[in-house]
Amino acid sequence: MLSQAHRKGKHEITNDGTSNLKETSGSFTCKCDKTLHISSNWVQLSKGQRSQSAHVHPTNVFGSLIHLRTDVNSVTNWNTPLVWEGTFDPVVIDAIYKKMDPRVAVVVFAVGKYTCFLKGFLESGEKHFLIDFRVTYYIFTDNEKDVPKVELGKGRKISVVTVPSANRWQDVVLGRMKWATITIDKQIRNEADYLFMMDIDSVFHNRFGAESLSQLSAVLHRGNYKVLKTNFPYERRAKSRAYIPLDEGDYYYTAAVWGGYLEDIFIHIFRFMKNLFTSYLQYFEYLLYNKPTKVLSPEYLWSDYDQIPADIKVVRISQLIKDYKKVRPNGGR
Ligand SMILES: CC(=O)N[C@H]1[C@@H](OP(=O)(O)OP(=O)(O)OC[C@H]2O[C@@H](n3ccc(=O)[nH]c3=O)[C@H](O)[C@@H]2O)O[C@H](CO)[C@H](O)[C@@H]1O
Ligand SMILES: [Mn+2]
Repeated sequence: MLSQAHRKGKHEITNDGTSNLKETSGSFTCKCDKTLHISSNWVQLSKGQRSQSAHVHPTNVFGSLIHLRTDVNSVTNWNTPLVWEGTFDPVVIDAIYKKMDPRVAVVVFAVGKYTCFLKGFLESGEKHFLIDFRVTYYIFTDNEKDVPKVELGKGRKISVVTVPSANRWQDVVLGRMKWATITIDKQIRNEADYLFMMDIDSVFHNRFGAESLSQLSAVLHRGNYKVLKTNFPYERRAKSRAYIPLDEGDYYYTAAVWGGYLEDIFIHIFRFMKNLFTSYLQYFEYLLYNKPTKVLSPEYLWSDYDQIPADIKVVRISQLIKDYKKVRPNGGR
């Protein structure tokens, strides 16, 4: 059963359903000097692979399962994938991305007492995060000694980046963009194709795989994904720099997990917006006018503080409950 796009051949087949030029042209050039053709032949591959499993599910050109999940939207109103468990075939998706064998950088900060979160984050990441892909965790810390020795899978690395200590947690949270920009430019740009920025105070519980990769990926905030957009807690004062009019704004995203093509987000986000997240609201503004090419459901960042509702079939990462007074240098929130 071939869809319309299949019949038309490779030109409409993208590796992740984005409308990005690099991908719609059917090829993708990695910094690793390989040009990878994402063409209809992956359908062959996926057929072979899936025939080994007991359940064969029909998938569309994006590797999405066709008949499952009618309780959630699996596409945004600007036609990019909205990723939920049960809307993609993990085997197909992995096979598509494995062809380009991308190098993925994960940038995390562990300054001051936040080094206590490293072990849980890294150990669980090694069980669930982009397994069988090339991953480097860039750990920005003021305390290299406290970076735990964690057993890493093949092709996976840890790279420690030293940053100054901070007296105020605000300086770390806001300083992340500035410090990351310097090291991305100096080092990471030569070492990775995709980059994720993540909070460290969280643990992986289930697959967080290649379905998360795209030009610009953002995660729906668990607290607002069922809320009408007129009720999003955006800046509504018209005079504010971060003002978003009532009829605008697609989704309310979290700033604790996001990512994309390294070069692209370096040029558009890091290099020109070193202080993007000085205001969380500027992040929304950016995503409003530069729409994500992949939206990830709140499965991609849940929280141990919250009950798990019926539409969340899988929690992939969850934010830990923490004692803010204990872990932050100046306490408080
Ligand atoms: C899940 C979520 O909505 N996260 C947001 C929320 O997180 P949180 O309240 O969870 O913020 P947080 O304490 O996790 O701080 C964000 C991150 O900064 C780093 N860090 C922070 C303080 C410090 O002393 N040392 C250190 O390394 C660490 O990587 C941490 O994960 O609010 C923050 C600002 O208040 C940021 O907007 C976070 O993205
Ligand atoms: Mn956090």
